[in-house]
Amino acid sequence: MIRQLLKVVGPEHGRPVRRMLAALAVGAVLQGIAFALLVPVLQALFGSDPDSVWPWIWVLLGVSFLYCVAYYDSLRTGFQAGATLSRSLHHRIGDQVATLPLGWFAPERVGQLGQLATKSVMDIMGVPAHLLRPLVTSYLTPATVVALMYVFDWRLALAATLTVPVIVLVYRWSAGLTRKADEARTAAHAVTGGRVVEFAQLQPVLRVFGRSGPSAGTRGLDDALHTQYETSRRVLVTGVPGLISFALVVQAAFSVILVSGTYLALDGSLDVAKLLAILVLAARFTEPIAETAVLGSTLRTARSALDRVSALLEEPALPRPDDPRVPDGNGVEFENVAFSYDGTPVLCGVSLTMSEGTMTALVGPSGSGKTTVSKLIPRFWDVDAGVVRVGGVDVRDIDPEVLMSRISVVFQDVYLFEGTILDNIRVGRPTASDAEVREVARLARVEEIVHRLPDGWDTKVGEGGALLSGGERQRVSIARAILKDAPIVLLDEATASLDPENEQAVQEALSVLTAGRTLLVIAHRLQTVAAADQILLLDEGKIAEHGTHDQLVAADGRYAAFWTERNRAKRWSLAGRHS
Ligand SMILES: Nc1ncnc2c1ncn2[C@@H]1O[C@H](COP(=O)(O)OP(=O)(O)OP(=O)(O)O)[C@@H](O)[C@H]1O
Repeated sequence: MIRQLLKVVGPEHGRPVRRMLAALAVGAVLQGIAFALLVPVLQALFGSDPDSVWPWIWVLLGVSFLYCVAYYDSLRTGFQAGATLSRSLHHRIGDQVATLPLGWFAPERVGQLGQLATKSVMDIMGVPAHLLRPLVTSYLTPATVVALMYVFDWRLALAATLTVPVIVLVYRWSAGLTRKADEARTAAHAVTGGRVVEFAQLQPVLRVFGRSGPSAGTRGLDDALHTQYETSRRVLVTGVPGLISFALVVQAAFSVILVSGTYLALDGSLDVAKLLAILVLAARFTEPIAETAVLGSTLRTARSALDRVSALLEEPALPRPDDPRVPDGNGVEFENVAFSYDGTPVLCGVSLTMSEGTMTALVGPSGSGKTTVSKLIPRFWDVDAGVVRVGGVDVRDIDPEVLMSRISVVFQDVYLFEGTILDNIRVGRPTASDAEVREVARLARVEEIVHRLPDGWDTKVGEGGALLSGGERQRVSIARAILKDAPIVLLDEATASLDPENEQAVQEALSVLTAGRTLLVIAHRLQTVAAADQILLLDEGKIAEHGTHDQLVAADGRYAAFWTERNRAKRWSLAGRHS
């Protein structure tokens, strides 16, 4: 585990942990020596010349003093190691996250990452703070005690040594008993946490559908709580025999030394004062071992936190080209592209060309792969076969920062961070001046939103942009993209119907953003489709039809049917609006 800990914090940050381990080891050995010194002290006290105890008392005091120094040093380095650990772990997680392909960031992954950066890091920080000391002490102090016992009486020392393998075996057996039950309990806790969040999120749906009251929608939660209760009970049931056996075997180890010592004393080959002193020592030998019994579960929690962080740190980063090439222009091209998610094919033999400065509309049924096509351009993922090119260069051969600097993305799931609207727009180009940010805010019609906010430009929009409506968030996202001023724009039009005021504002903002760019739009509005230079109809991961609006309507194929269908739907929704 210590090796894994050092690997996770990184070689450059391993020093404080190693230093703390050294201080702990010295402390544990000194503690063992201090225990062992009780033998000559007690022997002298019970012997014929009690005054001969003084030199031993001074030695004992000296060793105790050194032990205090080592203890203090291990505490200090432990705190330092804890602080360094959390800082370096957060840095390492952050650095790794920054290199992962964007496609990695699925919503459930983001949730796991949150847990990792908080709970798992805390669990790992607990290793130097609470775990290493009892762990190191439980091994080294008894080992020192037994080694020194050989100095006083080799026969009792041998008896103590022989108990060690039995103690280790029973400890392993006892830990093995609870491991599975413990893992099931940890998993059940995680499921219950998820169910509680789901239950809270479900409230609007449950209430809208008339299912209010304490029992509505709680079945999943009830099941999860029941499983949690059952797994906790199983941990107790399976763990108790192990814990009792371990306590018994530790006690038995002491009894073995006691019986052997009594036998030797009766035999006359060991004096009683020495026996008493060695028995006191034997008690100190078993004490740290008995304490390890309660560490099992904490140890497993820390180990699984280390496993989770290691797994994240080992996620393959987005491959970077050794010899990056610079794109020549801003046209986009797919040649025979195939792509699958975890082995499920989504795109197959897709070829398309988007000339620089033209507009391409992607249409097709839900799940046909439109979003996937758009996400392959900024390398959310890399293709399985074929090539995606920007400016005539394979995107995998372009430096990722250069590639991203040429692309603006306006997707539907706009995320705003806790900050002002200006902060959120500035993400598009952090070096922009206030005047530039305000100018794009005006162009994207964000200014109008600001006027109604309580603190105007200084209003914080809340995590995720909670203070703004969907259309308003999209306007902020468009403003970001205008500020970035990238030559290629990837746009997913809103499917949810916006209110007329927002829709007009969004359209005006988009016309500023998209003018003169290479534009790929996943189109949902009929006007957008009709205005495109070319339309691609995607079906089951293939380009089924390709042409201009007039060409495709004249061909009377799937697009023509799609167009007629959408027109009818539009008439329905328009009729609906007026009714
Ligand atoms: N991150 C992902 N992991 C696994 N499968 C995915 C992922 N994203 C999309 N898919 C699957 O790939 C297929 C194509 O999805 P995609 O989002 O590209 O389609 P789409 O045409 O944009 O759909 P829509 O119009 O509904 O947004 C779907 O079957 C979808 O379930």
